[in-house]
Amino acid sequence: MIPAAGFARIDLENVGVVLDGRPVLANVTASLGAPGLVGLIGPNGAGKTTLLRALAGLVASQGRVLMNGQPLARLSPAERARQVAYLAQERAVHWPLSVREVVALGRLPHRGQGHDDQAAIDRALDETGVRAFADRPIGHLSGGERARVLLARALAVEAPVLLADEPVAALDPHHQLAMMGLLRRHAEAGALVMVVVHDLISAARFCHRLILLDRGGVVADGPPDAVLTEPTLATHYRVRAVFPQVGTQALPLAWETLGP
Ligand SMILES: Nc1ncnc2c1ncn2[C@@H]1O[C@H](COP(=O)(O)OP(=O)(O)OP(=O)(O)O)[C@@H](O)[C@H]1O
Repeated sequence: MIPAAGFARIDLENVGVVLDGRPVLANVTASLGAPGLVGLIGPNGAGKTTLLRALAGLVASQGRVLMNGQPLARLSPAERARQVAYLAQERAVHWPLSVREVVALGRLPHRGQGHDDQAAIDRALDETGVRAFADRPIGHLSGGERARVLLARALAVEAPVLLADEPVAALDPHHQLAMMGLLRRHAEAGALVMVVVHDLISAARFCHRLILLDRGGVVADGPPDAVLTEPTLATHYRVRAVFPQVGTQALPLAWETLGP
């Protein structure tokens, strides 16, 4: 768990991104603070990944991003990497590394800082439940196992801000619940955690706040019950909630975990 050092705060002021001459994000303004599990939702192509990449400094953006009142762009790359951890949507790993070595990459920004890197690596391995295969090559894992290892790498940074692009997309229901619960605990311990989530049931259940993007702009922002309204779902996702019946049995819309 990230040691609490006061809640992180990020302010976005008119953030925009142009890719290939096309504006894919425009006028994104939001103040993000505690309690901080923020779900970034929206249809395919809405700009969710682009927003996270802009916050991580991986794509040029207009406007201003302030972290605890200071422009993020003024931080050195090393300091920014210590302050903002990023889990990319892409899960392919081509390096011939063990699971432990991959997780240890999360500590690179801290090299020479005198921190207990091993303890942070062990914490991340334990929290994501991947310690049992810590010595296996990453390339030998299943997609869901690899996804948890990459989440462990991002957690091992122990940054005050964690940006995670679809961290639970490849996970079975049990691990989805466990990892969303873990991210929420991190947020409640003081981190600002921003997650891209397509599963709106998980988003509603775990996130303190949802920001709905569509066509590069924020179209709704607030607590889950204020954002996930029937008209909003219809307008921006073109869906509505149903309670499917199979024979006489109603299928659940949500799941409960039965143990660790
Ligand atoms: N390098 C690029 N050059 C031009 N356009 C791009 C580039 N990368 C992404 N886009 C476009 O920007 C828009 C936003 O993409 P982005 O990946 O941020 O969407 P997203 O909301 O994360 O979508 P998804 O839910 O499908 O992952 C899309 O229309 C996409 O085609």
